[in-house]
Amino acid sequence: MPVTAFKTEEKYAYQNGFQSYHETAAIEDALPIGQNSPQKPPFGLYSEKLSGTAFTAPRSENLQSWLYRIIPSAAHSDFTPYKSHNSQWNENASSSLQWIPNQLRWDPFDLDLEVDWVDSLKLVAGAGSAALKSGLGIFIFAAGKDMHEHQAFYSADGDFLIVLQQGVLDVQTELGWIFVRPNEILVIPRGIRYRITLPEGPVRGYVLELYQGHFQLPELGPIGSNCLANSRDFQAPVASFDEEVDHDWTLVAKFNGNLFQASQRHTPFDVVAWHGVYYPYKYDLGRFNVIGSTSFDHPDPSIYTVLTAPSDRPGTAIADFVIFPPRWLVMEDTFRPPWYHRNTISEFMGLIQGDYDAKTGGGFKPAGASLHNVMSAHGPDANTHEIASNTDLKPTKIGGGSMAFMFESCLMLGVTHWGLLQCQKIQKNYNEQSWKDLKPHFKRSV
Ligand SMILES: O=C(O)Cc1cc(O)ccc1O
Ligand SMILES: [Fe+2]
Repeated sequence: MPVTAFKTEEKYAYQNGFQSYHETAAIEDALPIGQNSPQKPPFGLYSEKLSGTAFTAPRSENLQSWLYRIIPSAAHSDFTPYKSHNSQWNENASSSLQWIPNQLRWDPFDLDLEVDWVDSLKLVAGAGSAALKSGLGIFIFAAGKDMHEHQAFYSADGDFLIVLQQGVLDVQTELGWIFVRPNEILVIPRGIRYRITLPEGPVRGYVLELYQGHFQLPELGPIGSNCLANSRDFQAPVASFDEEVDHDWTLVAKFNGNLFQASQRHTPFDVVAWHGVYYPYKYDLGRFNVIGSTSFDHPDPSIYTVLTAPSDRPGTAIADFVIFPPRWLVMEDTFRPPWYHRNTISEFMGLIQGDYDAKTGGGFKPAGASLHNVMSAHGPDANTHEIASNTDLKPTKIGGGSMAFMFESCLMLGVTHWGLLQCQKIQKNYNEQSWKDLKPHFKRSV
């Protein structure tokens, strides 16, 4: 595939395409031509390879990038346990999980003005093990402070899919800058170092950390070659580097659920040029092209899948990221909201803004969450059932200004002590409030 090196002085320029091969150089001619590791790379840079898959992963799955930087990443001190303000860390997350079949719902998580990105992350639920590279973790974040001017963070545990609920994120990554606005998501693959500042104040949202594999676009099957999230709407940064050399930096690493820190006397943001397919990217959820039923019945929510991380079983995901954007409902003779159901897949939901059509009785609020675990029965609350089974079925636009989302997993999700107790957001009466008032309408004779 022919590629053109991208050169720009602009901080926020992007290259478009999902897992496209990108080349970018902040200084013209900084990329070696025709080879990856010349004896002397251009401008006295070092070549460094960043592998997101095994060297021998099939070509179709192989994700790696070549970085041309001022000092190799290896030049840092030994790691020691991270000195955090947040006692959540330095306890192995997966060991604190509890598995319970209750339907769970959380009130909006509080903003926290006192902490930065690193200290804001709270594991709420998860499955599997980062050490075994299997499963996922779900975090809530709420931060009010910039990361320290000379601090960078990376996770060795997995890819971060960041769903911003409030505020904006200014993210300096090794591979360039990304500015994340409301209703956008950001994916930062395993290992990539970054620093987050908050130019417009407090931020809040959700993170899915994928311990195994990487996100892909879902297959489109009979839908054809377009729709849902289109490849060209995924945006990767262009190379951008800081030249400052002689300063102490702290590098914070998340490694099997624990945080560590190391020091180095050079900036981690010194990548002058890079090429490859392993890079951070953002996507505006407003660009999702929604497909739906134009005849009758409520289709499976898989038609709203933005990204999927497959397991070894075809069609079964370790994690799906699914959204519920504003859309027209036109189905005839149909109970239009989601059906009542029990699912072998676990469903963690969040709300970025607005309302969610299955829960009109209140209680599912922006910045809140719910968890319907494997086979935990759920569906529209009594209020929604009452309205939807009696309403006049004219074409209706739902969700104007709304965006709910779901992290689905084939794995059973455990909930952390923080999620169940410490956050103090679990609604005591979720089950009763939603389904206790469902009345029998059964009549043997009509
Ligand atoms: O439970 C939920 O609210 C999520 C959901 C939505 C939908 O349209 C169909 C199934 C489903 O699990
Ligand atoms: Fe569901």
